[in-house]
Amino acid sequence: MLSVSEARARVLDGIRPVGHELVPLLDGWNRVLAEPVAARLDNPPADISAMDGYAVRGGDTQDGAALRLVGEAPAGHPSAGTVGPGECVRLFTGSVMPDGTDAVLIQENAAVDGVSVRPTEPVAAGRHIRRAGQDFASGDVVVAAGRRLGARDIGVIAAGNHCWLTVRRRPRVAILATGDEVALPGDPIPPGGVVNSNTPMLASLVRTAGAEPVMLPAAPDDVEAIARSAAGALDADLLVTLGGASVGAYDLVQPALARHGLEVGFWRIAMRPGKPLMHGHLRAGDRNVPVLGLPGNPVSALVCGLLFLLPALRRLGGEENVEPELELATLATPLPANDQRADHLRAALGRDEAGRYLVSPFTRQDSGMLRRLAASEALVVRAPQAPPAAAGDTVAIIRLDRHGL
Ligand SMILES: Nc1nc2c(c(=O)[nH]1)N[C@H]1C(S)=C(S)[C@@H](COP(=O)(O)OP(=O)(O)OC[C@H]3O[C@@H](n4cnc5c(N)ncnc54)[C@H](O)[C@@H]3O)O[C@H]1N2
Ligand code: MOO
Repeated sequence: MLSVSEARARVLDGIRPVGHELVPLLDGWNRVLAEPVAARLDNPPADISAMDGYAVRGGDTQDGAALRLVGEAPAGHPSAGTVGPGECVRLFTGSVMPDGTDAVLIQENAAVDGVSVRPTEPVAAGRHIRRAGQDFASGDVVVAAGRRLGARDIGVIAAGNHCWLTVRRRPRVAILATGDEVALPGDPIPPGGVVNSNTPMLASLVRTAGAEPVMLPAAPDDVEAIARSAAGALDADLLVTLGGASVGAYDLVQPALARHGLEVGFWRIAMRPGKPLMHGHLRAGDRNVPVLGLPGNPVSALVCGLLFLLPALRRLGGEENVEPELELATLATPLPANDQRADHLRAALGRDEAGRYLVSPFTRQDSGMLRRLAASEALVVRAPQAPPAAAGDTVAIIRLDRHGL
């Protein structure tokens, strides 16, 4: 069976990023930049003062000299003309340095009497000046393409004087739940039925990646019905199916999708939970829609969503770094040796006295247990054939909140 990393590499291989659109800067948060943004000006635009005080010539401030105040240059009102020897100009944080001056005497160090300004200590040339372009120069790339924009990115792009952004459009992700037994929350539940928790859960996961979920009608365990619903995926950027992925007589997703030209890339991988994961492409005419078939067990669906769907969505959305981030933690309780499937144990996460992560895997790891999943803060990732681990050992974890889950 395929390993998790090989399987993910194959999923990502089959993904082409979606196209671009132009959005106002204020709508850019959490979108993925499609083109690098180059500054349209220097920042600061000129040498400016970093403090409130007086623009001086540093060499004039020795030995209790008295300087003559010749003007005022508030921020946004640069002074004209050149400041001569023995002269100074009143300025403020952000004021442009007047010609002829080379330092700022902060007002706390100035004894002022009318137009006489006496430095109480000397100021070295260059002091308290922010140089033109020291932050960035016109033409510098301030944010690279492929970055998901946070508040800081929006700030630097604004400072570079941009009000429109070219971002990836939001990928459209079709979600198709299958199973005679599933009913949406609030709907009548058939005898022996279960509430369809996977569709809302996976739709939310899709949203965390900045993509748009498109809910296809849930289909009973019937090839025709699944195929009819799946037709709605031919316009989407990716299809996620839920359930019907395993080997049971009613696991009909593959035969149903075959009606839309399904080419299976892989089916079943060496992981727990999530062994029956299926990957392929619908190929119909000029359509080529990647498909992830997630298992029906809710924990399996979520873990496969984290390990495969989120990276696929990020790649689809044009992001560069798409792999789930592994961190290190100290194990609070021992773990037995692992078998041949990479394991992902739901766990609580705390800190030890030194501030390092301390992780406590839950004793029961049934992949149908949603409350445990919701209470988990991390997954402990165990490699295939990992030997027994003792309390105090270091293990790899994936923090669920890091991924918006
Ligand atoms: N003989 C074998 N049986 C199973 C194997 C196997 O290798 N041999 N694999 C097991 C593993 S591992 C998993 S995971 C499940 C996956 O099964 P399916 O993807 O076919 O899922 P279903 O059978 O449709 O459902 C499994 C379980 O999840 C519930 N479910 C389904 N859809 C939803 C939904 N939308 N929301 C909430 N819960 C859902 C469903 O009622 C079942 O209880 O197969 C094992 N079996
Ligand atoms: O993915 Mo299954 O949950 O290993 O039981």
